[in-house]
Amino acid sequence: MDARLAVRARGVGKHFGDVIALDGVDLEVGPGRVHGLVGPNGAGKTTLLGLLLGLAVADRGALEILGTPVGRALTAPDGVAGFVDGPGLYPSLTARQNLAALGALRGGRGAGVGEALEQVGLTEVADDRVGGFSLGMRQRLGLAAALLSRPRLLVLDEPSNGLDPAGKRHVHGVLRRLASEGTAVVLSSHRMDDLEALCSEVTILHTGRVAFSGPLDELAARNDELDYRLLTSDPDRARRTAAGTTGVRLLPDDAAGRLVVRAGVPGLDALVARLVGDGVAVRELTPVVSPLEAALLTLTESRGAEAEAGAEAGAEGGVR
Ligand SMILES: Nc1ncnc2c1ncn2[C@@H]1O[C@H](COP(=O)(O)OP(=O)(O)OP(=O)(O)O)[C@@H](O)[C@H]1O
Repeated sequence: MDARLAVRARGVGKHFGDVIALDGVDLEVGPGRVHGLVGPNGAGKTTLLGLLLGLAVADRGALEILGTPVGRALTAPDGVAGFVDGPGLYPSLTARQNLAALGALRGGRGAGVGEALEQVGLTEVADDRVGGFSLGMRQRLGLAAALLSRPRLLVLDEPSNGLDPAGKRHVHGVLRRLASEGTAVVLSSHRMDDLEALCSEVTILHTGRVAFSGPLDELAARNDELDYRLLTSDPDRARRTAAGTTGVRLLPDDAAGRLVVRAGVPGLDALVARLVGDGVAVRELTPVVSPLEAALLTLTESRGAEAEAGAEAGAEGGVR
């Protein structure tokens, strides 16, 4: 057992009837890390987060939370807080009353309620009823509720859902500060920009299995080629130059008529050098999708193709 880890999962499996939600999942999250869970709908992210929160138990495998093995009983492990499927709140109570009630349920005396509200940027609406809150405000209040217990492991299912830019800034700021103080954060999101801004590591789940787990840089380095949008002072000339540069493939223009090329770093370097040498100014060169999104698409599409091939082989086998 590695006591330094906030989460250590080995071969964790969970099924619901015939549906295999998690299949041999390994996961390690150290203290002070922000770890993102990504994957297509139904990949198993919420199920895994639910296991970390003690809302469900695994069918097989071993799970340790904050150095303590999780048993078969449904109990929230000490030092863990968070929510899945949106935070549970009382709509008829105000934000402040909600936090005070939750604090009381956990044996506290309402200490830290004002501070938690302030941290998530809800001080001004602290005395408004939660029934009138937007999705983003509920999410922020859910985070404030989790902060009350000063968790060492914070587990959040799509915490950026419904957040406006100011709300997102607050939430990102809170999560970064918690991580800098040693709290481990595990969160799921379909927003690659959020994950890239926040996470040190990611785990990509696909049909309940881990397709990748590790540092974001390592994932980005796996992309041999990416698609880039290229804005120059002379689009026609840039198009001709791109078509004639080794390691660069010209793709159809994007919806706004901008040039799109597919290239690895060496091809891209050669293209930019040639353009600048020809007196063509490069005004913008940006990946069409982020490295994380590109890796996610590649991994999940190739896994999907493998699964389909396997199913076809199985079907053929059945008629023989
Ligand atoms: N309580 C349940 N009963 C039956 N099936 C369930 C239950 N919870 C999850 N599942 C199934 O388990 C699989 C994984 O679901 P899960 O909610 O963990 O995926 P997810 O990655 O969080 O998806 P999303 O991105 O859509 O939130 C899905 O096939 C889902 O239908």
